[in-house]
Amino acid sequence: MTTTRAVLSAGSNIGDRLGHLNSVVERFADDLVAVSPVYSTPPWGGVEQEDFYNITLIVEGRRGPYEWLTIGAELEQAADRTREVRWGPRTLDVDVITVSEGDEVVRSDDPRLLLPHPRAAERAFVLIPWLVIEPDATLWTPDGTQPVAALVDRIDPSECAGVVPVAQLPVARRR
Ligand SMILES: Nc1ncnc2c1ncn2[C@@H]1O[C@H](COP(=O)(O)OP(=O)(O)OP(=O)(O)O)[C@@H](O)[C@H]1O
Ligand SMILES: Nc1nc2c(c(=O)[nH]1)N=C(CO)CN2
Repeated sequence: MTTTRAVLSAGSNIGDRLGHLNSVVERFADDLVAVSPVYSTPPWGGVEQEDFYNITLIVEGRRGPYEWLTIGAELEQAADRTREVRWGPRTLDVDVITVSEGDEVVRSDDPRLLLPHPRAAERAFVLIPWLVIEPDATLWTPDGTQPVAALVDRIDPSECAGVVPVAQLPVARRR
């Protein structure tokens, strides 16, 4: 099995938000390269709902791209995630933002796992926490590979202003 590095985004706006995000950090403890602080973030996508708590994390391990997705789905199920409204409230959502194998960025058009995540480039709740843990991060987009910092600069400043650090999860990093 090859080693891949993945950037994941986890969000929660129902129930014990910190607890749900902590379950993600704990599950990936052996693979953790970095985890952002927890940010309070305004809901993206136009559905009226509570603010989210979000983290972005970088993980690395002998896992293929689909394994990162599968573990994320297991964590969502463990958090009793239900899916009523698209982009609506959820106990836990784990998105795979980008996966790389060495210097190669994995591209996938499989609807089960679109890579890089097609909406990551316009989401302050993904990009701002990501920048904190990887200031030089770049993201492949259909318009070319962009510095994440430049993508943040293109997002509505009022959306960015709502992305506020609120906590730091205890990291039992075992690497
Ligand atoms: N990069 C990806 N990360 C996570 N899920 C993905 C990805 N690409 C495709 N999917 C698929 O999307 C399906 C629906 O995901 P979900 O309903 O959580 O969408 P969402 O997270 O609410 O919205 P968005 O996709 O805009 O973040 C999942 O079952 C998964 O198979
Ligand atoms: N702030 C914020 N907004 C969202 C989020 C999220 O994690 N945080 N997840 C969504 C579906 O992936 C849609 N909207």
